[in-house]
Amino acid sequence: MPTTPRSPSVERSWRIGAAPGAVPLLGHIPALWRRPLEFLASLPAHGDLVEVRLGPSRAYLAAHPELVRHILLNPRVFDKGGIFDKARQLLGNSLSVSRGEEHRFQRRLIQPAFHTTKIAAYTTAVAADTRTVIDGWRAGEIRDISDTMHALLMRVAARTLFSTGLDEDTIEEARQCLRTVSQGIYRRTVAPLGVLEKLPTPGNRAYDHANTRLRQIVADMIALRRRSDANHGDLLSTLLRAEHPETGEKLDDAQVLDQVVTFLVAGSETTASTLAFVFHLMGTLPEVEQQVHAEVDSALEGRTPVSADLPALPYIRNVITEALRLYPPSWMAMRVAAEDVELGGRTIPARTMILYSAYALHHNPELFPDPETFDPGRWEGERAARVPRGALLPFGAGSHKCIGDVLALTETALIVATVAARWRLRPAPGSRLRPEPKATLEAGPLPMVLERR
Ligand code: HEM
Repeated sequence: MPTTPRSPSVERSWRIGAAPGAVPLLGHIPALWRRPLEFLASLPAHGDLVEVRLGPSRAYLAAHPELVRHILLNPRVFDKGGIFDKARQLLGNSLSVSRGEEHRFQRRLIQPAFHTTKIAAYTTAVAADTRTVIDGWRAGEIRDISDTMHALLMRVAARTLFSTGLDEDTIEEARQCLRTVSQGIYRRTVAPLGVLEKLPTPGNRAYDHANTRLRQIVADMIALRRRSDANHGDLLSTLLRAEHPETGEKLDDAQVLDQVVTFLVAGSETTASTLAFVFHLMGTLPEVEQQVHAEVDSALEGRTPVSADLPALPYIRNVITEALRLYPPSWMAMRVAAEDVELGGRTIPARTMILYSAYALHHNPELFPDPETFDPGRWEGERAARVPRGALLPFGAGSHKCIGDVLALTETALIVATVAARWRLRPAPGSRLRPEPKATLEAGPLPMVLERR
């Protein structure tokens, strides 16, 4: 019989606390609803494990990195819970929503598709695609960088997945569908009731239409590929050929469809938001921008970058890491205790909800001194070595850790380098960053003035 893991370093004494400010009946729901980022960031000051009241239920936020790691490294006991059963109805039985043996099986089959050498091949055209977009920019023009990065990312995602298979109009259509589907999935997974989404409201009809159309676009691409045997060297070709290393099993078309839709949902907005935050931060911090420009100019000397250039762009890597720290797209997540379990010295009853938040970790002054300051130098040498284990968590940890992390970091670095080689972006007068915590942490509208370098 499997034993229940004990939480780390049992000898150490954990600080157990309770979040202040619970209101009658609702507890902390209003705080979490109205000002989620501020509320979450305030909790580590109250303990390593902090009790939060969600209506009549008692939940806990794991605020200490070691407790978060313990949760993520023990997925059998700290289960993904009911939210993920619901997400499964929407995303199919793909990597992000499967569990246990099924998840292990899928991950072993799919992981090689994200090997570094494969990523180098998928991303050969990222800089060229970025050039195509920025060559259409005009000096003095104002563009919403969030929207621009979203559109660019969809183009890049289409290229990574399907190489040259999708035309411009279909890419734009897929982008609109993806946005509706992502928002719909979020609303449906957090909604307590399952009936509202079945009503024939305009919003539900738009979701159903977008979902059907997105899946159709991907299904057409799969059918097209099945008709010829050519290997296009993209993610779709790799998935269609992937074999389990022990059993030799392959994914059938329905499984490939679910995985590809999941990659689009999990990978597009997260990466696009990261880029929007990076460009906004560079635009407001001239000393950071100058260092990025100097690095790009000396490493590339006007060449279009490929992934092999990234080791020569360490400052850009640090800028991206620091943006992911300050504004982690995956800002809060949860698990559910599958049985009575000990955590931080406290016994947590089965079915208790356990929250963890990359945003709360990343804004904790005990883990990151002066946490509100954007400081890419944190990720250099000695200073980087002093960051406590598990304190930086943009891609999660354990068996469900983001499978697309290297791909996302490669794409973002290539896009930042390509844009920064030619353009300087300044926040438009009066614009202000207002991060929007939705399914992912979005940058919101960010109008920026384009200046040619
Ligand atoms: C900056 C960009 C990205 C961020 C911040 C991000 C973040 C995350 C996080 C935090 C998780 C773990 C969720 C959990 O433990 O429940 C995750 C999982 C996942 N991500 Fe990403 N992600 C990004 C880009 C991508 C890309 C580009 C892809 C694919 C092309 C992708 C595909 C996935 C998949 C399939 C999972 C589920 C993995 C599993 O459960 O085994 N992500 N991501």
